[in-house]
Amino acid sequence: MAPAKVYGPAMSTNVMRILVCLEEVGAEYEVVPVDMSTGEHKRPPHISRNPFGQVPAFEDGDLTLFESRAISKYILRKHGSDLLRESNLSESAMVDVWLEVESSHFDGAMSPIIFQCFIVPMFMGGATDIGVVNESLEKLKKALEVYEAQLSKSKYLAGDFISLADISHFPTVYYLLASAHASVLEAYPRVKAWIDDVMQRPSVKKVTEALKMPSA
Ligand SMILES: N[C@@H](CCC(=O)N[C@@H](CSO)C(=O)NCC(=O)O)C(=O)O
Repeated sequence: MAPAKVYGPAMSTNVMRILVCLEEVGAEYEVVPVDMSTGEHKRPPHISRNPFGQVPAFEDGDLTLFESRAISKYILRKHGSDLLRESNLSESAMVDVWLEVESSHFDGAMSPIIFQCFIVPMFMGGATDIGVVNESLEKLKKALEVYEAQLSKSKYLAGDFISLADISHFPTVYYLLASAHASVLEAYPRVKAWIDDVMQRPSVKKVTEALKMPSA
């Protein structure tokens, strides 16, 4: 079968989320760049792959998908990965809980920080709105309080097993660590240890090695 295709810039957090899952299962894949600076993501053919005109999109044979977390689950299920814990109903439910938490609470706080600290200055020639950054950092701290408490009960977010819920955080954590705001983690020692553990995974290292570290 031809390698799966991931459409979008490799440095996009939502593309990175898919790439790390493909690396986890050892699947062949091809990253097909999409030039967002020219609006390629808003036009055919990409718009037929992702009707919201966003990246990523994903093709595997006749199947075309969008939404990075759904794509991640597809990849892990196709390859029988235990990162979804689907042989245990309670464990898989906890994976779903913390994947939703990552999407709404963690990504929700981190996306404006990444946009203001990296996208605006690096690709839009603009200036970081520090008010937005500070407001988002407060939201992030509220989430980190919950994470710190959860990680006092188990080694990973969904339990004493690593799962997609943990690995799904890596892309935004990568940018937090590369930003001027990484010190926000100092107040959360269990979160820091958890991040160190996740960032050491060979799949994570493989994806980050392919990226140029953005300047903070
Ligand atoms: N929930 C979706 C989010 C996609 C997204 O925001 N993509 C951004 C690029 S950042 O990775 C995007 O396409 N932004 C341009 C736009 O929204 O117009 C997912 O997980 O795939």
